[in-house]
Amino acid sequence: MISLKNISKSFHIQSGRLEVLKNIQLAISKGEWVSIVGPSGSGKSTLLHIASGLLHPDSGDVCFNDTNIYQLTERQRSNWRRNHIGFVFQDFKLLPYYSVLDNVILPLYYDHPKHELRKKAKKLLHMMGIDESLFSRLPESLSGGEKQRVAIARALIANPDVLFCDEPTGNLDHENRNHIVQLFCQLHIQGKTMVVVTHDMEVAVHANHIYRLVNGMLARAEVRI
Ligand SMILES: Nc1ncnc2c1ncn2[C@@H]1O[C@H](COP(=O)(O)OP(=O)(O)OP(=O)(O)O)[C@@H](O)[C@H]1O
Repeated sequence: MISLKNISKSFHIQSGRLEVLKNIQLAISKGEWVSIVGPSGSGKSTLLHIASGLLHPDSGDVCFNDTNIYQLTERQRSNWRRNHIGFVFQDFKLLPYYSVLDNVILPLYYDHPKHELRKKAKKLLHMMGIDESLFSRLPESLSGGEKQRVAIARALIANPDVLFCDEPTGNLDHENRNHIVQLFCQLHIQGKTMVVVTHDMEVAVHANHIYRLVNGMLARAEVRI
């Protein structure tokens, strides 16, 4: 479903050039859950951004089925992302002036009947364990864990083909982490393709495949079916 071929990426920094990804190869099949682990700063977020169409690699290709996503125009790629990708950002990226409920419906706001959307968003928020009393609040008044769960609901609103998650349980306590893990397992059983960056091995182990990113290179860490 998604394949990364010969992906390299470096950043200009004050002291020169920081080589973050070196000739990465990764193939993710439909319905697979892939976890990516590795030390802080090893390039996990960079890899996730490249795989999901958010960041151009310096070289290499990212293909989604037959589409080479970096050969699309910006507009086509943004449509592709809207139609196929859900993304949970490490820093949530909730819009500060919109309520919790509006943040969740925003990705589909212009395309769908509002009544239906609200119903779907409420269902997702309930699934995430977000109390109805929070629906009209602004994100700034939520705890880190609540923001994270709202961000997951928003990523799922369009029923994406692939869910990318960058540290989706980083701000959660034990109970909420387990709740999200259960939900991910449920999504996985239903056939959702998922790519999850995490420091938490108790999250990572539920994947079909775990990869470790070290020194710019990706290696299979463990296999589970
Ligand atoms: N836009 C940028 N400009 C310069 N350096 C960057 C940029 N983005 C990331 N980096 C650097 O690239 C390296 C990889 O960053 P990245 O965020 O991908 O790592 P990570 O493995 O996700 O880290 P963490 O686990 O701490 O979130 C880091 O050293 C980071 O400082």
